[in-house]
Amino acid sequence: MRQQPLLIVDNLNVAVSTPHGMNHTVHNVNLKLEAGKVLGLVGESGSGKTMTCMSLLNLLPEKAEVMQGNIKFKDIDLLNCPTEDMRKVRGSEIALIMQNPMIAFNPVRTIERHFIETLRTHLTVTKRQARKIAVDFLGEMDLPNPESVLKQYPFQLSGGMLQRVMIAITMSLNPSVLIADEPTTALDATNQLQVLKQLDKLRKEYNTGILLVSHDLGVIAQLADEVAVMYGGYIVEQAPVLELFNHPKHPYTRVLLESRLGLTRRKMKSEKQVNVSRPNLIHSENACPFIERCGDADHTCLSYNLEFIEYKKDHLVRCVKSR
Ligand SMILES: Nc1ncnc2c1ncn2[C@@H]1O[C@H](COP(=O)(O)OP(=O)(O)OP(=O)(O)O)[C@@H](O)[C@H]1O
Repeated sequence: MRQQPLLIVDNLNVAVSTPHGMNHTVHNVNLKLEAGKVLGLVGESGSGKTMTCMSLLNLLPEKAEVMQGNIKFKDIDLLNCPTEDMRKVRGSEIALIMQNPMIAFNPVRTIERHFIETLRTHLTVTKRQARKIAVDFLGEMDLPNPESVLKQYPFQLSGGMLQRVMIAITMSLNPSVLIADEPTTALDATNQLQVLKQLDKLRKEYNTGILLVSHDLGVIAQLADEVAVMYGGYIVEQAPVLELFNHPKHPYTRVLLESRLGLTRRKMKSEKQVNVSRPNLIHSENACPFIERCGDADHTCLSYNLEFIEYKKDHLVRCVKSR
């Protein structure tokens, strides 16, 4: 039986102010995340993944703005939540880990200082209690010799170790939701596997709901229960992970899967061919966002109104050809 989602994103639209007007970067995004589940958000650079995540935390860049939509976490309306309440939600209820953990650490402070200060900002604990929690959580993340890790400075640890320290700090606050934005992109294969293993442990042992953002379907495949594929600011396909891998319906999802498998049958125009360096987000209002790069596109894709089609239960696709 399905449980009540922890996080519900309903019709999210985000735009960035540019000298030429508002550039709509996220369109009509709907997401649901349940406790203990992993929702994968996959798409190439510029597809709107980070903008979606930052909207959840009210951390959009200065020029970006939520134009429309609702974001509900438990019973809290996140888009209309007072700044002070949002500060409490951030970190202790909804936590974020990013691609490059080094950015999150102050290079002249030890891991111990980072850990203790973060814990004492959010929880009423003594230094000694905070230290004990730090040692326990570093151990939970399978970091060898937590006592010595605490004494290190960030630059003394490998990227993979630092990412696991970041996860340990984040999880010591016991958030209900973890947003992991490209958590393994900067890591080598061994460290990537370690970090994914730890994230899996979090959802199983702490019942954390994880929004896992990646441009790599391979990473998503290892952890996600459900996948949303983003292109040009739209979710173009959404389905349970096995269903998506076995029956991809959107041409972009197929390209992603085939490139992962090293197959090159499917036609997709390169960025150079369509003369854009990123997906063209400014397109005819009713056209499919993938039209310029899709090998299967024809005139029907121009007048498509971008509604989701329910291919089957829980499998939604935004492609007129999938009807
Ligand atoms: N600070 C910003 N100011 C203006 N436009 C931005 C800003 N950040 C992102 N954008 C634009 O918003 C769109 C979505 O970007 P976003 O960062 O969400 O994509 P992404 O899928 O997370 O890509 P990446 O993996 O490269 O971060 C892009 O077209 C990008 O150019």
